[in-house]
Amino acid sequence: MNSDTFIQIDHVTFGYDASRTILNDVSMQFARGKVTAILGGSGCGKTTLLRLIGGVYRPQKGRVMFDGQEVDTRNRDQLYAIRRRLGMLFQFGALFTDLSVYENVAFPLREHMDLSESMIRDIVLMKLNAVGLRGAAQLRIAEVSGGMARRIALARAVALDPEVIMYDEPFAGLDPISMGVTANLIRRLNDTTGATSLMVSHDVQECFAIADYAYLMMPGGIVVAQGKPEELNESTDPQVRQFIRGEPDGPIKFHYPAPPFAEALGLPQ
Ligand SMILES: Nc1ncnc2c1ncn2[C@@H]1O[C@H](COP(=O)(O)OP(=O)(O)OP(=O)(O)O)[C@@H](O)[C@H]1O
Repeated sequence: MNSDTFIQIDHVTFGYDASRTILNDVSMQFARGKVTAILGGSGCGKTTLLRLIGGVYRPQKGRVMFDGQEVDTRNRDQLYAIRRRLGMLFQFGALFTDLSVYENVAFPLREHMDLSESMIRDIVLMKLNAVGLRGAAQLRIAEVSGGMARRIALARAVALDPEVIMYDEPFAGLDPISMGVTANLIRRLNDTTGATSLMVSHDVQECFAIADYAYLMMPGGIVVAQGKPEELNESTDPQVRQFIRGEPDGPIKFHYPAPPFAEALGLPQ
């Protein structure tokens, strides 16, 4: 393993049950201090991969290495220590709607640390300042826009200064301006904190604008391409080109495998 590798996925095969393989011999490396994107269409196992890194599930084959240690789902102390080093931005933010912006960011600090109110206040305002929302601290979550909510979730994800930040679909449901703002923030937070960032997404261009490296996954949980964004942009592989350009026609099929329509309708064929 390269010493610059913070997280390594080493020939991982995983299924939630024996009937279906979700990840199929997946190998990836996430470099320290870099932003890596995991791209792929819906259902190809991207979120599952994040769950394996967080030790929620164990691979049936292969292993997940976190800073040189194999993630062992049976070792509770190790898992707690790893999760303490991980910040996670969930799909759609998952903020506490009954708490203020300030209290949402303060929440992990109150849960995991024993800090005075004035320390909490300093950290919360610093994190909110980093996402440009210090002035919104006292608003209720119901009063903020979708783009602001994502930034608040980002401030909360970095409240404990994690070494690794995992973003699950950070651009989902955002308008183009909020997408750009969020992308720049992810890059900036990565660079100012020195964290290692992983983003799972199907928004190719947003990811390419800020990622140092990207993996492309396809249905069946396989990695079909990897490289720097500029390398992937120049790929001549038809699957890669179709995904990157969002073209409807190509080797990636729109339809989930099904018998002929006529047969399903009971029509003569
Ligand atoms: N807890 C679970 N139990 C059983 N099957 C699951 C579970 N979670 C996800 N799956 C299945 O695993 C497959 C991969 O899901 P996953 O969420 O990892 O994909 P994804 O690439 O993140 O997709 P999306 O972008 O739509 O979230 C899907 O077919 C999903 O139905």
